[in-house]
Amino acid sequence: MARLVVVSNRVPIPDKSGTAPAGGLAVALQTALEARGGLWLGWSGRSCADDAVGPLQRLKEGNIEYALTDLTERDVEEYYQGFANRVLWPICHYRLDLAEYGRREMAGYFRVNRFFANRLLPLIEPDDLIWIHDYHLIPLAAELRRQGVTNRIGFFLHIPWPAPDVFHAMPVHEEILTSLTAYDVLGFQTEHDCENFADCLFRRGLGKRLDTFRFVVGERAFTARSYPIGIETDDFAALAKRAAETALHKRMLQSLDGKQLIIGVDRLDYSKGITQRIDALESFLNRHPDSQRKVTLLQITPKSRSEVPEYEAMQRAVAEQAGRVNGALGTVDWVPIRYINRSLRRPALAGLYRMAKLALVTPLRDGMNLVAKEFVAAQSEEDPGVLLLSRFAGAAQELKEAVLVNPYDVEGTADAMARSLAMPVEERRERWKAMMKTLRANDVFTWCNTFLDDLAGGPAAQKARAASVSTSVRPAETRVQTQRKATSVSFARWS
Ligand SMILES: O=P(O)(O)OC[C@H]1O[C@H](O[C@H]2O[C@H](CO)[C@@H](O)[C@H](O)[C@H]2O)[C@H](O)[C@@H](O)[C@@H]1O
Ligand SMILES: O=c1ccn([C@@H]2O[C@H](COP(=O)(O)OP(=O)(O)O)[C@@H](O)[C@H]2O)c(=O)[nH]1
Repeated sequence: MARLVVVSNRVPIPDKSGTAPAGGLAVALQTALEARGGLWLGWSGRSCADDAVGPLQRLKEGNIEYALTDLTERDVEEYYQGFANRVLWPICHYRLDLAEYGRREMAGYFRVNRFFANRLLPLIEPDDLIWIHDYHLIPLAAELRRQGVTNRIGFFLHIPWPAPDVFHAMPVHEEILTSLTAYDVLGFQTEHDCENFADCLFRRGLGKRLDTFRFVVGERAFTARSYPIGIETDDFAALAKRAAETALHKRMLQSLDGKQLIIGVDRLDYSKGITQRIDALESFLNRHPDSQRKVTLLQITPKSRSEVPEYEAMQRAVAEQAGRVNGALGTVDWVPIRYINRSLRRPALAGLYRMAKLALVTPLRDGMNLVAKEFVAAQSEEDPGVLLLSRFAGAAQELKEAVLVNPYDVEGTADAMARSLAMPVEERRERWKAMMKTLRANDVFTWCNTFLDDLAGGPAAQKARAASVSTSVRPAETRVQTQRKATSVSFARWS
């Protein structure tokens, strides 16, 4: 088996400090890499002066060998806080109003990608499969190709790919698009993202489609398709079951004193729709006064990207909003919202999901949203809670049996909360069973195996698979599910 080399900006550094990994990319990749083994190169999370970047920090933990690099303060400012998180992130999440494009940040982004290529180059062996992750590192393969790397290189985008009218508003969109053609396989979270990407190419007159998944641009041919990311479904379910016995779980139950728990778990990010969610909760409580004192929202919201001005502003806005609602509706012995900015470890989170009657997962846009999947996996079979899910989360493409809402419709979301809390147990069980089936069929191992199989397979294998799928004339949704079933049976789970 070829060695796997993964590159991502964020790496959950094995420092044993006990803090939770930051975000879904780190959680999912760690699970997948622990099973398969390989090398993982990324940012150490530290920044230093221009002349103080030392050698790579090398660590080995179980199956994973880590190679971590520091970045300079200027790098972090221009590449991570600047172009990645003030241009690509808002644009891919349809927030053109928040995009702050600047040439300095754009140049920093391409410079740091060149730097990552230089750090990776001496570590690459001829048969390695190279898998690069997310919007921070789009130009990395083009840099590696420029330096003569001929290995198979794949890219997975964890965030949405927007429609052409939005994407083309970014001044360097053509460079970003053509950088992607240096990869052999491009993965997106949903079929919709992949189609948006294809539309962006064609609208710019770049290349053509050879068949369902094969594209050609100039001299480069590549595969592009959706690979929805999953969780370790059964392990997470077992974790949640065990958590019911812990002291934290018992304390939490006691503090609820019979009230129903509603849960929200999100990085403090404007894409997550937290302010709209709190508005919806307030509207629900005002229109259903009998529910006041009977429910509590636990909103777990670790701070994120605090140096980026839009995130800093958001931290103030959400704290004020939660305080205002608690002030207006709370009583001496009840507050509607318990708002915390700490990050919780996964076992604690799993137990809280299981205790909750309702989860509010209401992003305005989200690549996937693993919290939605984890909440479902954590439920008890006899008395499962309800998932209220934004139709603009990638997860909504798979979890059709959730209560789907438009998070911009505050009153509609409030009505859906009332419906969900009153839902009969038979209906909750039916919805839950259907969602669990989906989560088991497409877990994090299927995601990873399917992508790597395409990456390792070479053009002929991919073409054969694409041809066998494209012969069936079906609506897009059914076509993707059928094809996934057909391929997943032949993939051995790593262990
Ligand atoms: O690394 P940070 O800047 O601290 O941000 C955390 C991660 O946020 C994003 O996560 C995405 O990946 C998830 C897993 O595929 C997906 O479920 C979610 O919808 C995405 O938002 C970001 O894409 C990662 O690069 C960050 O590490
Ligand atoms: O206090 C927390 C909050 C979140 N998470 C994890 O962070 C991930 C968030 O991933 P998601 O895809 O929902 O969103 P992202 O933050 O990546 O945009 C999930 O696996 C959560 O379990 C965690 O471990 N502790």
